[in-house]
Amino acid sequence: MTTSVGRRPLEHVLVLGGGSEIARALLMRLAGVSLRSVILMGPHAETLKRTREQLLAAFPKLTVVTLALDLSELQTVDMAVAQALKRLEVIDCVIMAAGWLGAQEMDERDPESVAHTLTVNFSGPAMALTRCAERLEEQGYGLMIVLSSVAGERVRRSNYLYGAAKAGLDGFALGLADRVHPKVSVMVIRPGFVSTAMTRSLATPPLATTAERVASDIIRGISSGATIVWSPRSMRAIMAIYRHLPRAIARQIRY
Ligand SMILES: CC(=O)CC(=O)SCCNC(=O)CCNC(=O)[C@H](O)C(C)(C)COP(=O)(O)OP(=O)(O)OC[C@H]1O[C@@H](n2cnc3c(N)ncnc32)[C@H](O)[C@@H]1OP(=O)(O)O
Repeated sequence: MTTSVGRRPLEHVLVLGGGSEIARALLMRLAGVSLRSVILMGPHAETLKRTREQLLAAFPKLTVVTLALDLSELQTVDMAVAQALKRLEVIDCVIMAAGWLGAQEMDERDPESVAHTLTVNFSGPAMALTRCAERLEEQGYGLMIVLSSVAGERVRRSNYLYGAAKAGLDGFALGLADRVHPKVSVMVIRPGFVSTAMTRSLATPPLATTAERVASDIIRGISSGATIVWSPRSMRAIMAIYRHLPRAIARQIRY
């Protein structure tokens, strides 16, 4: 397995949304191959600590730093990310794994909650990625891994707040990929339903996947230099059909 950008192995990594289970699974995989130091950023000290402890228990030689980041506080995002970037002499990879599903049925009637979902999943990540892109461009290389979602491929009634934000993030990341190419790479990950803390209160649909499976698909994407990674792979074909369903039919599908 190769985990490198060009000839450089992924040794020094910044994770935005360091409490994410998907990010944790990916870091465990990278630590087994090339990872040497990681900065975990997120709003919950407890989950950052849990990820740090899990990584160090398995890989005691790793350097793991945790820092606060709240993507819903837009006026603090740029400063927090810029300060984190200053701590790393070299940065091989940025992982954007922050997100918030919320409770659609309640949130959709409350403008503040609508703004929160859009901010945490779209505006905050877009700001943070913009600062990271500048740093990687200056450096002349690097990889940004952006956790998008199939929810953004065709926005559905049942989670249109989260889905609209992910559609925005996905488009933003692909535009950024074209801007920074070929020096810097951006890889957009589109997982289907992943059984993690985020979806624990929801019924598990067919084709649900796990954080570990998504991590494996991301590693596959890194090895092949992919720009878009579907997880599981079959989601690509499923979404190609679903995306083109006439609205009257799509409305009947209660998912
Ligand atoms: C009803 C339905 O329609 C059901 C569905 O479709 S589900 C949606 C489809 N599937 C997906 O979206 C799967 C892919 N998941 C994602 O892309 C998520 O948006 C993801 C990028 C956050 C990763 O998901 P995850 O690893 O499962 O999330 P989870 O373990 O809950 O971690 C989310 C992390 O985001 C970060 N985060 C949350 N709010 C944040 C904020 N305000 N600022 C910064 N970071 C924040 C935190 O680090 C958080 O972890 P903790 O809460 O444990 O601290």
